[in-house]
Amino acid sequence: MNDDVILEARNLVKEFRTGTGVGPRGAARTFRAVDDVSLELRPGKVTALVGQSGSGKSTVARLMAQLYPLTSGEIRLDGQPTAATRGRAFTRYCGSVQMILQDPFSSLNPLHRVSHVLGRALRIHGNAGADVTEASLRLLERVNLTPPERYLDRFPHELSGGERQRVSFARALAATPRVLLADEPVSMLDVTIRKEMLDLLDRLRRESQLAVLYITHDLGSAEAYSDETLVMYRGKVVERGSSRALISDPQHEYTQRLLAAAPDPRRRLP
Ligand SMILES: Nc1ncnc2c1ncn2[C@@H]1O[C@H](COP(=O)(O)OP(=O)(O)OP(=O)(O)O)[C@@H](O)[C@H]1O
Repeated sequence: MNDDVILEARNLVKEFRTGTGVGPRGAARTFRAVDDVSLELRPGKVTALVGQSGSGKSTVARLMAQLYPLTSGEIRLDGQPTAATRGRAFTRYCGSVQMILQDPFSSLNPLHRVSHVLGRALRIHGNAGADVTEASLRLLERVNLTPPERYLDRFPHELSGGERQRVSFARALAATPRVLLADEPVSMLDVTIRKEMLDLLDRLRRESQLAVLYITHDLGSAEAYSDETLVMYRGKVVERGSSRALISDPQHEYTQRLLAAAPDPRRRLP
């Protein structure tokens, strides 16, 4: 392993049980959603994970966020094997590794104001300092929600989709993480603001030297915003390489098909 790797996934395997186990049609089976996936995340670098729906991308992110137990394989943080799915160990892990989900509506509790969302995250991770309101305002500024005072008292339904996703980013930053696992962070947003949001993510990455896993269906944005791209097919990584080289000259037949199916894979986002 290279010294600068923050988070490493080694030979991850995840099997889900399917079937009810009841009756002849409900025979219990296992389904291998992730099959021997390895990847490394480094500070200031973005790794894109692409592949068609159901190929296992989100499951990889959830495994790396320790939201699911592994069937086999290993997650290493700073070179140390880690299995922290609950309690204080999990909170500590989340202090380093944060996840951003696709749907900012369902990831924010509709009953809580922005001040509560950010204040709670800051306190949990010991980053509230002497003045939690001041710390929350600074987070809102970092994600371009300005003037920040205007947003503190809002509920999620009083924000646009883009503003909600910015609050999700701010909540993730409240932990001062070193790794961001971004699972299709812009796919639910209006196309007109996707580039703005990806530029924001890019700025945050640069400012904090974040290691980013960027899951997307959009090969154009993988090429524009990531250093390395991994292509998943039926739970396996079938091709990996520098994003530019992989998208301009795909070697694996599946990557070629994926590119051919994209409306215009070389297009930059509007
Ligand atoms: N909790 C679960 N129980 C059973 N099967 C699951 C579970 N979660 C995911 N799967 C299955 O694992 C496979 C991979 O799902 P996953 O969500 O990782 O794919 P994905 O590549 O992220 O897809 P999408 O791009 O549509 O989000 C799918 O066939 C899915 O049905």
